[in-house]
Amino acid sequence: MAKIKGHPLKGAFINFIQEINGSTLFSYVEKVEAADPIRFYEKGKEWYKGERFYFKDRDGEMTLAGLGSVHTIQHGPKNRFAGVESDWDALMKRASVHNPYDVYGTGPVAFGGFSFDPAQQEGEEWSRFAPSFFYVPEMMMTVYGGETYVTVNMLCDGAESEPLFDYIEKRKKWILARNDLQFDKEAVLKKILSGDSSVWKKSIQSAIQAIESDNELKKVVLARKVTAVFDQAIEPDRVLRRLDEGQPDSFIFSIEAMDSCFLGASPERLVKKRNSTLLTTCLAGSTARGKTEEEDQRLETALLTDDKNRIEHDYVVQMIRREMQSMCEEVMVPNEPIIMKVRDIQHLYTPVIGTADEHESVLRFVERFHPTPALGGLPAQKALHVIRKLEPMDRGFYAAPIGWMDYRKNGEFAVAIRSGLLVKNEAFLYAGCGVVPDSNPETELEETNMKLRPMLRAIGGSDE
Ligand SMILES: C=C(O[C@H]1C=CC=C(C(=O)O)[C@@H]1O)C(=O)O
Ligand SMILES: [Mg+2]
Repeated sequence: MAKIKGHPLKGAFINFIQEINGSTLFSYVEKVEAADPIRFYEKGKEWYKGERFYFKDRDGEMTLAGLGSVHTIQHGPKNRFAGVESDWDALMKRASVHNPYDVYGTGPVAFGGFSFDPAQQEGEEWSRFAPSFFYVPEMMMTVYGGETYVTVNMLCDGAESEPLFDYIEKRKKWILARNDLQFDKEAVLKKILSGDSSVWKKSIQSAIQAIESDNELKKVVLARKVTAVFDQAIEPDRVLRRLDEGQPDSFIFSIEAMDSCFLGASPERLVKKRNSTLLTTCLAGSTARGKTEEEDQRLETALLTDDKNRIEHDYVVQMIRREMQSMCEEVMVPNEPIIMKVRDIQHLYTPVIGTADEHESVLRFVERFHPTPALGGLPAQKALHVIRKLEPMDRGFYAAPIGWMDYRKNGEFAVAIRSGLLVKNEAFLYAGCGVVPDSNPETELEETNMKLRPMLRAIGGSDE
C-alpha cells in the first residue's frame, strides 16, 4: 500500500479508487472528543439541510445523527422490504469498511423507514417519502456508552474521486469545530385545524360495527390528523431539540427529505437486533398521567385491571408472540403487562426478548411485525381494509417503522407514533387509538388528544 502524507487512511483510499469498477462505498470510523449529536445535526444545516436524520433510543444507550446522502434506496409498494435489503446488501458487498471499533451503530448505516400502508390513498404532503425510503449519510455521529464516533462514507467512481477524501475531511473538521450557529427567526403559529371531532367519533362507531359484524375481526386502530399552520417555514432543528429535551424516555427521531421533515418522540420499539438478540415491544392500552403521585398511581392500577385496555393490549401480545416464536429459537414473553410512563400518558407494556440467527437481517423482522395490532389491528389485512375505508387521510410514515440498519444485519426500528410531518409552513400531526367493541368514542378522542401533546408542545402549540 502506498504511503501518503496526511490522513492515515488516505493511502488505503487511493489504492481503493484505483481498483474499483463502478460506484463503490469507502467508509471509515474515528473516535472523536465527546460531542452533542443534536448540535452536530444543527451544525450540518447549511450544507445538508433536507438530508439529515437523528435517532436516539429510549434507553439513552445510543444516538445517531446523520448528515448528507451519498446513496438513496427507494422502492415502490411491491417488494419494498426485500428490495431495500437486496440493494443494501449489494452496496455493502462491494464496500471498503475501515472500522476498528466493534461498537453498535458505527460504520456504514442506512437510515430510513417505510410508509404505513402503500395502498392507502396518496396524500400530497407525503410526496417526498417513497413507500420505502433510506439513505446512507455522508457523515454520521454515533454516541454509544459515553463515547463519540464519526463515520465518513464516500461513494467513489474511480481514480477521479481522489479529491473527495480531502474535501469531506475538511468539511467534517469544520462541522465538528464550529460554534457560530445561527437560527432563523422562529415561525409563528397562526392556526390549528383539528378536524370535525363528531365526524371522527362516527368513524370510531363504524369501526366498532365493522368488528361486531365480522367474527374474525377483533381490533382496528384508527388515527386522526391535526394541521398546524405557521407564518413561515418551520425550522425542524427547534422542534427536534424541544422533543429531545421534553421527552427523555422516548425514541427521538427525525428524517429530512428535501423541504419536508418527519419527526417525533415515540415510546414504542418495533425491533432491535444486535447479533442474535432481539428485542420487541407490545405497547397498547392507555391512560392519563395523574396530577399528583397518588392520582398517577390510581390511574396506573385502574389501567392494569381495566378489561377494555387489557383486551386491546392482549391482541398485540398474541401476534408478537406468534411471529417471534416462528422466527426465533427462544422467546420470553411475560405473562402480565407492566406500565410504561412517559410525560403525557401511561401504557400497558409487555417487553419481549428472543434469540434468532444472527445472520438474519433486522429488516426481516420489521417486515414480519409491521403493522402490529397496536397500529393496524387484528387480523392485519382485515384491519387495513377498514382503515382504508374509514380514514380519510394518508398516514405516510406515521405509525410505521423508522430506524437504521448496519452492515452486520443489526439495527433498530421504532414505531413512528407521537409524530408529525413538517412541510414548509405546515405541520401535520398524527395520533390514533385501538378500537375494540368496548371502545367509547369520546374516551378514544381524549386519548388521541393526549397522544398529540408531545408534538403540539414541540411545535409551540401547547403550554401544558
Ligand atoms: C396509535 C398510537 O398509539 C398506539 C400505541 C400505544 C397505545 C395505543 C392505544 O392505547 O390505543 C395505540 O395502540 C398513537 O400514538 O398514535
Ligand atoms: Mg388505546
